[in-house]
Amino acid sequence: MRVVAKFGGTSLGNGDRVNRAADSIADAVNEGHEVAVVASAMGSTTDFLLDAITFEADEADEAEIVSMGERTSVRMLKAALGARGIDAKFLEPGTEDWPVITDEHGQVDVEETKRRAKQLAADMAAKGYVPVLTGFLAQDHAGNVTTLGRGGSDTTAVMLGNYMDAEEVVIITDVEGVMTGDPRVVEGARNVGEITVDELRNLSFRGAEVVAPSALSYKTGEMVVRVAHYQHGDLLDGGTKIEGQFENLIDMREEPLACLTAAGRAIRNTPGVLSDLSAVLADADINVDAVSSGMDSISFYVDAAVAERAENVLHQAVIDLNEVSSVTVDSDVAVLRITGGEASGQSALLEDVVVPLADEHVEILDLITSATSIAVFLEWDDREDALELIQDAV
Ligand SMILES: Nc1ncnc2c1ncn2[C@@H]1O[C@H](COP(=O)(O)OP(=O)(O)O)[C@@H](O)[C@H]1O
Ligand SMILES: N[C@@H](CC(=O)OP(=O)(O)O)C(=O)O
Repeated sequence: MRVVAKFGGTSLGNGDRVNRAADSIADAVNEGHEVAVVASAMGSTTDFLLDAITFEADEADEAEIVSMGERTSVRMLKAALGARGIDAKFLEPGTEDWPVITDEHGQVDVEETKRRAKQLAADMAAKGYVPVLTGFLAQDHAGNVTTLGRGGSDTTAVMLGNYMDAEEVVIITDVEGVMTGDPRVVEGARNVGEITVDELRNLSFRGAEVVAPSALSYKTGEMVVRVAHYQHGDLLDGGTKIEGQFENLIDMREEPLACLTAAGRAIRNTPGVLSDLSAVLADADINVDAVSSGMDSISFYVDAAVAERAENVLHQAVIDLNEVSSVTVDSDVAVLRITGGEASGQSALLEDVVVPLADEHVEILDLITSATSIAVFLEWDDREDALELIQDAV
């Protein structure tokens, strides 16, 4: 089996851990597996190096300085593997067969990286050595060092796993896998065993960076991605299995929504109005599809079929609450949701969604963005055109 094994900073935090990592790699190689290793900087070296840049440094100098963390790790691991009789070779930006190529801003050149990764896979299979690659680092077309951004070693590993046709990518870290909560914070966190990419992307975009969110978009359906503890010892077993394939999804709600807006100038200064209005809808067993709020209003999107009932219960609430003056309904609203790896803080994706609609004068009634999705609310009659425009753009 071809495996890409990524060792995070914590799993290479000291000499003992480097030895442990080398033992687990050597065991897998001796069992007959083809292993490519991706290494992060030891412990918190990257933070240390970045903190030490207390002067004006341009992007290129910063990348060169910070690269020393990963460059050290691959030399350590290569030597530790050599001590175990394993033929290992370290690869870093600048080495002839280095695979990860980006533009000068760190955007991956997919075609070139794919080509080089496939070549590397063929070479390691033919010659039987273990490549030990610097995670996080890349090289631009002019040969300068670039980075894939903080936490980028996970991306290196899952991307290379994908392009090298690996059966499995193992992310070795300091937790037993994806847990029910951050074990550094909550007590009694348990390993979830299995999790889908979709579930994990919602977690990782929100801080559970046990796998960096940018890595998940490289997960294919066939390739297993596993997260395991460095103390476990066995590269090929245990931890949490991440299932499924990452997709940019565009979803159009099949039934129309109604938008109920409660307005009142006191909303901005009064705690609990959202809670009170949500509670009356919940008491009436009305599901809320989405909520958006402004300074003086709160809008609830509900299924059009229950709009009248929703309007009545909200109207009663308006009468009961001093802070809200009036409620109004806009019927026949469509919603398109775009969910994907690029959604998080990516102004480019937002632009891809909004600009084509604006160019064609399709009115956007509301836009709700979260870390992992963009919801566009439109007139019901505009939905087909909007879907086509967005599908072409993203
Ligand atoms: N739900 C969760 N499950 C597991 N780990 C979590 C979760 N949420 C946050 N974490 C944190 O993620 C950390 C692992 O990521 P990271 O520090 O980037 O490791 P590495 O240095 O190995 O790349 C764990 O130490 C843990 O504190
Ligand atoms: N060393 C880099 C890249 C990385 O992915 O590190 P880790 O795997 O330790 O999170 C960083 O700290 O951002």
